[in-house]
Amino acid sequence: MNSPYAVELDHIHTAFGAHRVHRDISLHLPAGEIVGLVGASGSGKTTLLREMMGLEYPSRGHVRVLGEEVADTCALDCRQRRNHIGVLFQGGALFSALSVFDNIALPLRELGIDDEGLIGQLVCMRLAMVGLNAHDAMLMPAELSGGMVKRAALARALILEPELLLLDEPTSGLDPVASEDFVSLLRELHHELNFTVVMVTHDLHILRDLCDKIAVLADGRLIAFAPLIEVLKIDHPFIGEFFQNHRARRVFNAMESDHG
Ligand SMILES: Nc1ncnc2c1ncn2[C@@H]1O[C@H](COP(=O)(O)OP(=O)(O)OP(=O)(O)O)[C@@H](O)[C@H]1O
Repeated sequence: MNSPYAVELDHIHTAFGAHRVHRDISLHLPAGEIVGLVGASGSGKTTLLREMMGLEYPSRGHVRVLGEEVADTCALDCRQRRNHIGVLFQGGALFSALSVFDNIALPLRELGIDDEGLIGQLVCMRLAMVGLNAHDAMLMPAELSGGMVKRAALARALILEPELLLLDEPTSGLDPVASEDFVSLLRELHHELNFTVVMVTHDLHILRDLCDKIAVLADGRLIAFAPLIEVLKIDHPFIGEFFQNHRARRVFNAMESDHG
């Protein structure tokens, strides 16, 4: 990649029929950072992630991912680019008919790799990275706890060593302990592998503890893109509602006093 930015969005407008979701969004995400994407329900967060993956196209504007224009590439380039993007969407989205092992191995097999010894080695490495063992690998998704589903889905998202990881509500449905474990795991893996992360999340602890910057969508526009401490100072009704309610104040107070 020859750009300092993992994702570049320039003047994105997205409409579904008469429904305008994005109105002139420009956002450049530096490579190697963890960015949290926040906004009210229906503000177009998931659609923005889908546009980064090339699964959806904006009505106007440019999306560049890992230095390449998304709309301009042919199907083959698009598939090649997707090999550099790891994705973990809500619910983990493991294939229920495949074991954990086969779910994690799937992107390798889809690439045409048929050396089962190599596949076994790569899957075992990723299993160990996310804290799962050989016994877990033989289980079916229905036999896993919520935290294990997320770990298995993360292992699959990382199997091709992506430069960019897109996560949609990665801790939704997890209890606080499993959620904290998942956040620690993500922090360690990010430190080790240095990928860029774009993550839709409402989880205040993730925003506080993990994200380098927060991008906030409201009224179809990007109203903030800054470290959390700066976002908290912005005077906007959505920021007031989301970041300055009782619960949020308890989570963020310690941080604000640390920064004076
Ligand atoms: N393929 C589609 N066709 C029509 N409308 C769509 C389509 N995809 C998304 N939308 C609409 O676009 C808007 C934004 O959807 P999106 O899922 O991106 O929002 P979101 O911010 O991720 O919401 P949530 O936090 O509830 O998941 C919603 O009103 C949704 O109904």
